[in-house]
Amino acid sequence: MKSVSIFGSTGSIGQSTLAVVRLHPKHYRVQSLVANAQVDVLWAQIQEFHPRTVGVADPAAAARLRERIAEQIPDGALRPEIVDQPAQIAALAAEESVDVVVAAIVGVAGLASTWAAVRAGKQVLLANKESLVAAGQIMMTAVAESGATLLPIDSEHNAIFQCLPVGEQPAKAVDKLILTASGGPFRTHPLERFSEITVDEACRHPNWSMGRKISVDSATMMNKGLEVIEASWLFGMPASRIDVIVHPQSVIHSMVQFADGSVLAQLGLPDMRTPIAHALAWPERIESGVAPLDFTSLNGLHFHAPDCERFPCLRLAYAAIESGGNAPLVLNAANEVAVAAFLDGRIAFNDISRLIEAVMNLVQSGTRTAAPESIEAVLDENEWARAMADAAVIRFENSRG
Ligand SMILES: NC(=O)C1=CN([C@@H]2O[C@H](COP(=O)(O)OP(=O)(O)OC[C@H]3O[C@@H](n4cnc5c(N)ncnc54)[C@H](OP(=O)(O)O)[C@@H]3O)[C@@H](O)[C@H]2O)C=CC1
Ligand SMILES: CC(=O)[C@@H](O)[C@H](O)COP(=O)(O)O
Ligand SMILES: [Mn+2]
Repeated sequence: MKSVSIFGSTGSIGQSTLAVVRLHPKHYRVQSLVANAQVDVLWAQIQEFHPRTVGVADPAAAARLRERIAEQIPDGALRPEIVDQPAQIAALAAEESVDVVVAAIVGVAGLASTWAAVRAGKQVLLANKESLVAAGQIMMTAVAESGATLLPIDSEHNAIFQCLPVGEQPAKAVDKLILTASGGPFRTHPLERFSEITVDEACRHPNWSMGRKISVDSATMMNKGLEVIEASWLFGMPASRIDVIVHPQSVIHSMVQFADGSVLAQLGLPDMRTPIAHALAWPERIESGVAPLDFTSLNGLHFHAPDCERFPCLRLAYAAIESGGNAPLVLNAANEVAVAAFLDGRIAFNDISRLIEAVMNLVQSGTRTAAPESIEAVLDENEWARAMADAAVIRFENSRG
């Protein structure tokens, strides 16, 4: 029996993880659940999975959950402990009795708990790509030092992990990693109408059901840019050997091209329960609840090169990794601020890439470009970059009138 703690349990990845756990009650037990504010969802998860501890980042939501527990779970019955201080929440990832930590908080908000899990040498199922983009070198060094096992559940990286030779990372004789991209909802949308794109349209991914931030990232293709950086750290591969190919069906989740001309691919329905089940059970295999592919019903698999004119975020991400230093961190921070501003109706869809580029240019023309050397410095640098992006949002709002 493995004990699993899920950071971001109320989100899309968190709920898919619990759907897999639900299928295997004899193999997995839930130790801790962590979320921000969705008390109703947390309450339902508590009743079903009986975690020992629940971390709630929003103190007002934590108070509501404590009240609900006091009212509904009788005195003397087993009540979960509720913690709401950032340090207490991160510490849940390092508890001795935890075997597996699922890192599925969205954004750099997930860094502290992912870091705690890595430092404690846990088996970490990584969805929270932003942590690796912001703190890749520090994180990978800590993985090597602590003996943590970092298993990617981001679908592309999980696919590559499945295609690479066992126990060989970085793998020998690999020419290229090929990340597939759906192209998002605006792959063929008229470019001159990008400024009118609504939040609902941007959040409607053609193939995957996901949280709002990553859905917008897919729509700008920044998601793929973040994934190139994520792949580079996970697999020790320079960005020059990581290609992106648009594959609108999202059936091939990524590929590895070897020196002898072989290309290995991992295929499956676009459902995150597959990579999550793969990583939960690794190196074994378990059922995920996902149906196998019906090849006869596939209407062709198509591929084309990405268009960086249409999706400048992909170009900006390659430029950030090429620049190195704090550029990937700044890219990520500016993207988090820009996406939140778009979701709040403050900037237009096509302002997202413009705003990120403006912040990147500002940083590149200054003197503060080195990579931070500790997690504390990463968090400071992230706040600094966010403040610059916040100021850019105000400039963009003012220029719109
Ligand atoms: N969804 C997907 O299919 C995929 C997602 N990913 C990555 O996984 C991560 C999660 O994505 P997704 O599940 O879609 O996102 P969601 O928005 O659906 O869920 C985010 C989760 O994080 C929680 N959360 C947000 N802020 C905090 C905080 N400060 N402290 C604690 N918990 C917090 C939310 O809690 P609450 O609900 O209470 O707000 C929620 O549980 C992202 O990094 C994304 O890029 C990677 C591949 C695929
Ligand atoms: C499910 C998953 O891993 C997402 O990152 C997904 O890949 C998004 O799709 P695109 O970014 O390719 O549109
Ligand atoms: Mn992905």
